[in-house]
Amino acid sequence: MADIERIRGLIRANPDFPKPGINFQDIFPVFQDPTAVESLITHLVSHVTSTIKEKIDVVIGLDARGFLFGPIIALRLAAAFAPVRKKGKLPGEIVTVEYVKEYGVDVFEMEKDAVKPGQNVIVVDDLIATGGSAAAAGKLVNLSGGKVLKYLFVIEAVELNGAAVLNAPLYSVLKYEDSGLKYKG
Ligand SMILES: O=P(O)(O)OC[C@H]1O[C@H](OP(=O)(O)OP(=O)(O)O)[C@H](O)[C@@H]1O
Ligand SMILES: Nc1ncnc2[nH]cnc12
Repeated sequence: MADIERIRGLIRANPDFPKPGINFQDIFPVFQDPTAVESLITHLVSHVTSTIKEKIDVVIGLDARGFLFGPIIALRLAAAFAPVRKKGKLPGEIVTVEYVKEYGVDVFEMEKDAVKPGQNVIVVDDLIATGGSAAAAGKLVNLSGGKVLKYLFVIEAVELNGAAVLNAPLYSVLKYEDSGLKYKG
């Protein structure tokens, strides 16, 4: 718990960014503290290994902040890593979905063969607000024939109830109240 408090203390709130009314939670200061990063990754990986009995085949990270966590978690789980990216960044055959997030509309894409039919997947991101981004990633996994077993986040805006739009259980390290994202515990 001390480790989690340390991580919470490093996350920086930025009122009215990127739009008025959004209290933007900046995860990057955590990466100034390698011990905190180690604790965070270990905590997330322990959650996966203690709650999921199936072998995880692929860890998906969401553009862009999910890329900070996804590849490290994938390495620890001896799984593949694949990115879900914003529109127009990935070459070749892709799957595409449009989605709505807390502060706008966007398009997510994934290389079609990044997830093979029948593979077990976890989706990782820094934060879930409305759940629009994570749900869109889940749809891309399903379009490729994979199955999401869990969604992992560092921060969850609990009152936005993003969990309701996901097709698998969610785990978050830090829970914040409402889109003001006040810390809850
Ligand atoms: O639950 P939602 O309402 O969908 O919002 C959460 C998403 O918003 C942020 O990403 P953003 O699209 O700002 O991209 P970035 O990581 O490139 O800054 C965050 O990293 C999540 O991916
Ligand atoms: N309040 C917030 N802080 C950081 N990233 C976000 N993505 C969506 N809402 C966010």
